[in-house]
Amino acid sequence: MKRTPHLLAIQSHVVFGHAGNSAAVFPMQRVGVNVWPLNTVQFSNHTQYGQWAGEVLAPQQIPALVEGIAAIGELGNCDAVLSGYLGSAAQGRAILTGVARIKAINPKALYLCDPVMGHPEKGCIVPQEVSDFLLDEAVAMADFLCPNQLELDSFAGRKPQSLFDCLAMAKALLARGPKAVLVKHLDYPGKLPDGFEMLLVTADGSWHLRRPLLAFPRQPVGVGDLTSGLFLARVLLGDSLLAAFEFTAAAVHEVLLETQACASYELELVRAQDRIAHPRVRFEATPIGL
Ligand SMILES: Nc1ncnc2c1ncn2[C@@H]1O[C@H](COP(=O)(O)OP(=O)(O)O)[C@@H](O)[C@H]1O
Ligand SMILES: Cc1ncc(COP(=O)(O)O)c(C=O)c1O
Ligand SMILES: [Mg+2]
Repeated sequence: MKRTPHLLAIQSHVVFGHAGNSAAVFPMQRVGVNVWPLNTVQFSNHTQYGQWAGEVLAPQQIPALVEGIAAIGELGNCDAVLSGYLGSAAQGRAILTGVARIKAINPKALYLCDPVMGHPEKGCIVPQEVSDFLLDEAVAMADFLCPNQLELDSFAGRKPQSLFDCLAMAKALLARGPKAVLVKHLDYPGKLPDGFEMLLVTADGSWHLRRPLLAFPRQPVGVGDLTSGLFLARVLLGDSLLAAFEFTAAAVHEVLLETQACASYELELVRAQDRIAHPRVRFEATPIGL
């Protein structure tokens, strides 16, 4: 029997609604991965409501919890670490130490960094020191990096002029450490208005994927967290990077269709659970080169 993969997921928890681990844990479990959720913050709700209660958890919790898992002899079973929304740069550094600790026991373990940097206009609030940490320190340790366009722009220090420019910006990141870069949301001059586009860039090739852009009165949050979580889960389940990319696009689209049909602001993950596991839609990524 094939072993069920184990994934340590270090990101935000919201009590109400879906962002961070509250967006990614259930879908990753639903596709067949054992998830170890470790929360960086515990907020009442995601920050795009403009107000929230709760707190950033102490960075010492991360090594303490990792050591607790080591003490029961289970740390070597960790196949991958995912990091997302962070409450402080100190938490980020504790995660990198944890990743090094896990890789020392299990050299095959993977680290996916979703560099959540915030988006003040959208209301996604992240401390500046976290963005600096992601730009300067996290990228070198990450096997996979999953920026959105704004985050890709921050890594490149500029905005793209075209799709091929986005490709060049993502490819340049491969030289800084990651084996693959998944750009979860592209935006560039000349982009067709009716599509939602993503890129996967690896040493073996690059692919572009387009799916329909759905209309929402208010953009749902947690889509990026869902995307990076499902991508890593499918890689752990044995998919190629390309297959994981295409699966993720389809499963996320199914969630958005369900969310749109319910006229909901929060992602309808529970209602969409069968569609996540077995997407009915399929999007083919096309090879793209410079
Ligand atoms: N198919 C789609 N149609 C419409 N909006 C989408 C679709 N897929 C994703 N979105 C929205 O696109 C935005 C992507 O946000 P962005 O900031 O680029 O990435 P992230 O989700 O990582 O923060 C989100 O607001 C999400 O709700
Ligand atoms: C607490 C929290 N976690 C995570 C996120 C990231 O969400 P997304 O997947 O939309 O990037 C946000 C965005 O506002 C947030 O407030
Ligand atoms: Mg994001």
